[in-house]
Amino acid sequence: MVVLSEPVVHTDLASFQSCESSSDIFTEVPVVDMSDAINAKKLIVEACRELGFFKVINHGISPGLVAMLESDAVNFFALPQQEKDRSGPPSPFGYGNTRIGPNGDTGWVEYLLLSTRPDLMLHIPYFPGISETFWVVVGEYVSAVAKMLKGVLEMISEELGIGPRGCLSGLVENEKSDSYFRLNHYRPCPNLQALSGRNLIGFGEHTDPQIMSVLRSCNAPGLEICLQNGSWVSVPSDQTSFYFSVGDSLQVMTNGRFKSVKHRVVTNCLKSRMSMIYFGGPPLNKKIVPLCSLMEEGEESLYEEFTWSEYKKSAYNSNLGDDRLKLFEKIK
Ligand SMILES: C=C1C[C@]23C[C@@]1(O)CC[C@H]2[C@@]12CC[C@H](O)[C@@](C)(C(=O)O1)[C@H]2[C@@H]3C(=O)O
Ligand SMILES: O=C(O)CCC(=O)C(=O)O
Ligand SMILES: [Fe+2]
Repeated sequence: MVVLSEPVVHTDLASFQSCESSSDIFTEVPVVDMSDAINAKKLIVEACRELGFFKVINHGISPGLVAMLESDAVNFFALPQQEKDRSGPPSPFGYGNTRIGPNGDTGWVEYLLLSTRPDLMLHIPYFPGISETFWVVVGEYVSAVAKMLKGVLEMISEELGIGPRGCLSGLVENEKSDSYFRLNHYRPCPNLQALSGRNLIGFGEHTDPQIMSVLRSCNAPGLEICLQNGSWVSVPSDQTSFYFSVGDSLQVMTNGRFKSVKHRVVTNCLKSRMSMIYFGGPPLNKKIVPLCSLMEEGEESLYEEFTWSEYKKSAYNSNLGDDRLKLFEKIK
């Protein structure tokens, strides 16, 4: 279990968004058992169409590797604030505290955002208090999770009968793949809960711009997803599994058959929470267009053509909760 003993920071809590702590626990997250490949394929595609979200078990990723990474992250986040600040502010990579992105979004979260591109991975100017093996552990974790994501994308292609082989999975295996890795730490906030009975928003509602994201969190709740009927539900925590979510790029590549899932994190007032997320993104110059082999005769793309680099640029000009795909929808 993660124990972070840093005292609650005395910030002006009124400047953070809060919400009632009453979301229903969602007991129907689709569970994909990777040891049952035939059913897994079907379940993944069904989940991507209906929810844009599912949980993977029997994934084969070493719990020891996850524990090592978590322990390094715990040590980093437990450093004095001044020390951590020397690894930030993020631009976009590095250490960030309560500010998310470049356009004024805030959340009750501190984080480390890293690129997984070999040429960018170590480009954080100053990184104190982290074990010498941190980059090795991050590298191993990211390769393991990227491999798992590649497997899931191959299963999607097979189930949808789309080709050529690697048309989806190849995008995240290429060393030019513009994937990110993020460690988030949500501090507890007991004084707010006691005063108002409300919870702070740790990470405001948004969709992820990439192809798919793979999330693992410690055993503390907080992640919520938005169902297609617009209601928010709380995802039960499970530190041994991985949660996959469809990103905007996969929504476009499937011409809207899969929906990117809106999600947010509501802080748990008494317990700290840590999450590690791999955002599988394509190479910068990749055109994000519907896969030809998926399109029916006469079907037209719902979106204007754009490259991943163009979409990312536009995303970084947006606020967290904006509907980023809207700008690229074809006017009907
Ligand atoms: C407010 C922002 C943070 C973000 C870039 C953006 O301008 C809009 C998208 C945000 C997001 C959400 C998913 C990932 O956490 C993230 C790394 C990404 O690729 O898009 C973040 C961006 C960020 O924190 O830099
Ligand atoms: O920390 C989490 O559980 C989710 C955070 C998230 O959605 C993100 O970093 O994009
Ligand atoms: Fe996200």
